[in-house]
Amino acid sequence: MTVAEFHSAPGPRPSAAAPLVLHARNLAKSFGPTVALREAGFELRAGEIHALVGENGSGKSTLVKILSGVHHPDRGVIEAGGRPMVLATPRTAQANGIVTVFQEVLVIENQSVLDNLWLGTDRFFRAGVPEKQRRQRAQECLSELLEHPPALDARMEDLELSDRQACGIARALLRGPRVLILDEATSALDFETRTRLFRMVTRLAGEGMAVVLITHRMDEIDEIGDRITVMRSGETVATLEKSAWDQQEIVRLMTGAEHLIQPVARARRTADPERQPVVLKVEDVRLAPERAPINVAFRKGEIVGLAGLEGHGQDRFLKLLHGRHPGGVSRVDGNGSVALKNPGHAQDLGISYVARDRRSESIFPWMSILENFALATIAKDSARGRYSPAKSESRLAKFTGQLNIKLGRPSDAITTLSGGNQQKVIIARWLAADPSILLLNDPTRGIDVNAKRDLYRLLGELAGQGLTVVMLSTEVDEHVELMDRVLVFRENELFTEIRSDRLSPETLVGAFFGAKVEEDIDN
Ligand SMILES: Nc1ncnc2c1ncn2[C@@H]1O[C@H](COP(=O)(O)OP(=O)(O)OP(=O)(O)O)[C@@H](O)[C@H]1O
Repeated sequence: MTVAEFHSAPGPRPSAAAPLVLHARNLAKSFGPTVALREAGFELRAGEIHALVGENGSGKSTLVKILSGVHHPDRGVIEAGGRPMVLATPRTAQANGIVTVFQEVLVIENQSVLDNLWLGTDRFFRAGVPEKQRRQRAQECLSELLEHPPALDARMEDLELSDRQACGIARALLRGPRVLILDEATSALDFETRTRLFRMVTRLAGEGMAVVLITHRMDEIDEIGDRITVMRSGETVATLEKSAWDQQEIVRLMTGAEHLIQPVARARRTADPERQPVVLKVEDVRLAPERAPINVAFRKGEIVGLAGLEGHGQDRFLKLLHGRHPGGVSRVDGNGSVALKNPGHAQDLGISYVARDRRSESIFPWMSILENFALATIAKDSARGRYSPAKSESRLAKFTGQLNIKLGRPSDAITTLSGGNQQKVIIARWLAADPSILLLNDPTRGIDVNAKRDLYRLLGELAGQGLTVVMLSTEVDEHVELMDRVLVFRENELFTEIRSDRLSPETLVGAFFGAKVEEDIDN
């Protein structure tokens, strides 16, 4: 795919006067004392791509879990073709043509790609699908979604996060849904796969499939949304046609206030990072055999982005900075430099790492919110071998305010939080460890538009106080808004560096595809 193809507009959209495939009215749902949905309603036309937006915890996932037969509403009705539908189980929802892909990547790690794609379909397609046809259809679907589809016999655990998520989406598409629900399912996808998915979904919508798209990314909604329904505190507050929305209006509806999008964090910082001392140094590191060695230094108080198409080395590079592979990376301070030996050593030297895949790498679902938060600071909150939860709790309270984390009681299970709020707890965990260098692996996945600004502002403030931030992000706008400079990776090499004064979506995407905007960094 070329840059031009990435920027080309999708094809014509289907008529807005298409029949309703689904109509939900007056839905309410509580979990114990938490009211997740108060009064939610929603209608979906055949062939439309309908975006559902709202702040973290506003009830989007609860609404789609009701439509998917996972939760049962306390009140309200769902109709199809004027008749009430009882969606008792996920299987009933699927039998009604409603197929959902959730935010967390749900795959069976030790099974093949092919088995994962057809998982649970034996009763879905009553007659069963013969092996040859399974392979062919799986291959076709993956080839449309991925430029380099994995082998059908590859094991799921060997795939990158983005490819695993693509397999989850392919599994849904192979069922030929009437209604496809993507619940933040695009957030783990790399740039290229997301573009391919949007083309595929637009094509299928043109053939009559209705799509519900939950995303925190306005660019995605602008790109393919036909209508948008905004949720606030468990209520659906408005549905807008494409011609009637702009971002400020959507944010206003989401927050219920004249809460305009905040200006960039970078402008608020005072320190000039280029005059600060080096704190982390990478020397002659190769991301793959035969690739050019990388030499780069990070300074106190700067925010550096890592970018590139998925799988081009930026993920591996970030992990190297956390001591995953010994050799070549040193922590530098006034006393000299120390080579990192392993992640534990890196942590001891003040380097914290926030992992990308919340589900498998960061969250401990059997633990409470407080326990999940306190993991990195237990030693700090202990005296003479005795741990004081009260200390952790007061620290959590500080971050709850700064990052606007919506939670009930700190002792509640972490799984009672919405996805975005879980992610904020993990970020707070590592900020609380008070690192000198913070490594973030795509941290704003699943975080709503205002909460992102809260995080940017906090990172900007902390950088102003001397924290060095290195952040891998799959969001082009995030780089443009936040970073002092961005390192772009291509084919396991550091391809170029773009400083903030040259950063724009065009220069960055151009660099992904091999266009340089500045001199080579090693010139
Ligand atoms: N199983 C559960 N038990 C208790 N509370 C829950 C449960 N599921 C959701 N909630 C609560 O219901 C509210 C709505 O959550 P929901 O996941 O629907 O929000 P969301 O809009 O999808 O958020 P996000 O954008 O962060 O994914 C939140 O306050 C959440 O904590």
